[in-house]
Amino acid sequence: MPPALRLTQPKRLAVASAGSKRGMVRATATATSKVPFSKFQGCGNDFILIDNRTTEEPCVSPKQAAKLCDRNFGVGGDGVIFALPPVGDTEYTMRIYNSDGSEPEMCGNGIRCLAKFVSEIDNAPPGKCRVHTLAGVMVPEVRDDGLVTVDMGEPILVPADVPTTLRSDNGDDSAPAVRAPLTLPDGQTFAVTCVSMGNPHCIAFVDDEVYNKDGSVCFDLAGTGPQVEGNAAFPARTNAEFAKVRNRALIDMVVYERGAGPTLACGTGACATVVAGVLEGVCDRVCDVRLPGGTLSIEWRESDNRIYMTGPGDRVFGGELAL
Ligand SMILES: N[C@H](CCC[C@H](N)C(=O)O)C(=O)O
Repeated sequence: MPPALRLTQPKRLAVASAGSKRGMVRATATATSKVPFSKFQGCGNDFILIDNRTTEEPCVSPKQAAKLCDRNFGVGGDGVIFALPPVGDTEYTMRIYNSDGSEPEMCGNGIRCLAKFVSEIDNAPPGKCRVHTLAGVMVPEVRDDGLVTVDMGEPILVPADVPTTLRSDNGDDSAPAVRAPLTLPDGQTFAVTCVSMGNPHCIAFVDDEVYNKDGSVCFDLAGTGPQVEGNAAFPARTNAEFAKVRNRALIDMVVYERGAGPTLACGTGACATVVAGVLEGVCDRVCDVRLPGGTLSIEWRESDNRIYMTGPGDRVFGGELAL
């Protein structure tokens, strides 16, 4: 349930699109600071982006972020993403709050959007930059064709580091949890593979179609997703991916995201799904992942063990938050 914006609150969020008074929650909103933002989306995974590079801490609290993500009382989005000052040998830092206000380590669709956002602000030519994240340094490259390729680093496969209590059946605690049995509260059982891209993912390959012919999702994300996301097998909760292999170079995937619920795409989830598919022997290291919001091209490069993700990151509109 979205947080109710009680009208008695001394400070309320008001959102006015640039140059207009529309969108104010109430004329009496007591705005104390105006924060420019841009709305971006990557394969339909949408975010509120803020250039926060002049101060060390995000200018929006997790609680405010949750309200801003509300699609009726706020801007609407799957998360709020900040560009913050650099750390070490990076150009800037990315931090993100999910739409429930929780802070994940990394966001694949989000870093593509942020790279485009910052390059637009800085009027930078296409090229690579080094971005500090809670999951380590990521390297997005804004390309001439407008797509963004991101070096997402190496997958994390030791179960305790995902983290998950699930284990492979060979008794080796350091071995990846591949096709580990997971029984849900409603009795459904899945064979899941657990992969971290800095954030945790639980991937289940399913036999049934996950999409209808019209592209709408037919997998029961609302019923099954929360039982995985909040499962005791995942101490930090998890993103839950349900995937149908089309062929060794194409996987259909739907996702129930940690801290955001069903989204149209998940970049780290697409990377984790290809890693899981390679570990299960059902796809090649170069594989497209087709999500409800679009398709991402993934490569788990054998030569350096790193994962490369290519996809869009596009601006939708700009505005000003009155916080
Ligand atoms: N909800 C995710 C973070 C956003 C990941 C997703 N939007 C992506 O594109 O990778 C988590 O809590 O781990």
